[in-house]
Amino acid sequence: MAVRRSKKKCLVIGGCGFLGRHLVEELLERDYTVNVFDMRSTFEDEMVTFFIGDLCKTEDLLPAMENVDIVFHCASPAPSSDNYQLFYRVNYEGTKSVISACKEAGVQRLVLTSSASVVFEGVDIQNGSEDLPYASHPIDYYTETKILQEKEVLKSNCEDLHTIAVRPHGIFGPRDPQLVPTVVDMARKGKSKYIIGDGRNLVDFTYVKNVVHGHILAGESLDEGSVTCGKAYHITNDDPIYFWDFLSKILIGLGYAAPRYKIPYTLLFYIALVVQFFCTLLKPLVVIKLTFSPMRVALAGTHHYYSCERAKNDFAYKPLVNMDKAIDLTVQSYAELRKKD
Ligand SMILES: NC(=O)C1=CN([C@@H]2O[C@H](COP(=O)(O)OP(=O)(O)OC[C@H]3O[C@@H](n4cnc5c(N)ncnc54)[C@H](O)[C@@H]3O)[C@@H](O)[C@H]2O)C=CC1
Ligand SMILES: CC(C)CCC[C@@H](C)[C@H]1CC[C@H]2C3=C(CC[C@]12C)[C@@]1(C)CCC(=O)C[C@@H]1CC3
Repeated sequence: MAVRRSKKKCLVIGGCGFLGRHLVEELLERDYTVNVFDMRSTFEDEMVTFFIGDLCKTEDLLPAMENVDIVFHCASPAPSSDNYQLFYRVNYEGTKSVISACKEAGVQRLVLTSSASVVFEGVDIQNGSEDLPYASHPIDYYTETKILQEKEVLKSNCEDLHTIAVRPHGIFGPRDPQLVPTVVDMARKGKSKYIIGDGRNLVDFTYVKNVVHGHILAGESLDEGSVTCGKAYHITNDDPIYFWDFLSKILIGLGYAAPRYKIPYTLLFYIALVVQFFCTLLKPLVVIKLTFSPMRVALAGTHHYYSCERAKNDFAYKPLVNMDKAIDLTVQSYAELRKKD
């Protein structure tokens, strides 16, 4: 008689990262058995089996996929990196390795962490649905390879492997290495006094626990014949907020002054483009990390918020933590970044 496993087993690729680790914690809470695959190790947990390797190598991935029911693929190089080769290798070629490894290991469900930015071209998006076309001029290499990656995962959906892409936007929460630390760094350097544009652009910022909840529901939805197979889903807080109100709440919560002085969006965007051009010319001599990259200026000065109706309808998604509570929990978790008197 075949032995029936009672607990579902999953693999989190990128499970040592910000989102991945929150996902691991929630999967354990919900009684899943969890494997983690990452190229680095950032925490220990006796309930988790860790595999260290490079996701671009199928042979590294296979041992981690043994008897796995659901693979969550949430690994990527940091969006702030400017290295096209790295993005292409990891996000595109690496994702193809993940797909072949899933097929070889007999995994039936694959959930990709994509990004709502795959449709963003630097111009306003208001309540955008998943039917918007992919950006024909993506704003950076990161986004360009997230598009290639998502297309590959969705087209590989078949009878043996059910796939889905979750598109979060602006993830924040405890242990995020990107959003809050960057904003505080700017404040400490005196660069957070300015508002780009009129300050009335609405944006989705999504609390990490809501993103995790969306991923788990997406994975659970992938039954044979489910409408969700081969589709992309926005996962947001379902509560767009003025970009500059969000940043101000984080800054004030941590004891810093809120931005006050308005700079015209278009002016700053073109300045950022020119500065980026000169940085590219100087790259062989010196590497300069831009605070106001054209991508960040575009994200800070335009509307970009998305509808999550499809996720609500198809797998009963609803955010678990509201915006005020999410900001509060985030601010409390960054005691070390609080302004010292
Ligand atoms: N942070 C955000 O606001 C958003 C993130 N996303 C997506 O969410 C996912 C997770 O992002 P974060 O947790 O913020 O990033 P993170 O940088 O904290 O985690 C990514 C993890 O991937 C691992 N990794 C990278 N290359 C690897 C390789 N070749 N082999 C094995 N592991 C590798 C890293 O070691 C890291 O632990 C990414 O796919 C990202 O594109 C999507 C929308 C918004
Ligand atoms: C120039 C400053 C005013 C902006 C500082 C805040 C930024 C660090 C963040 C604001 C929106 C964020 C964001 C991302 C990264 C961090 C921000 C630019 C992503 C690019 C991360 C990866 C994605 O898939 C999309 C995100 C959109 C929002």
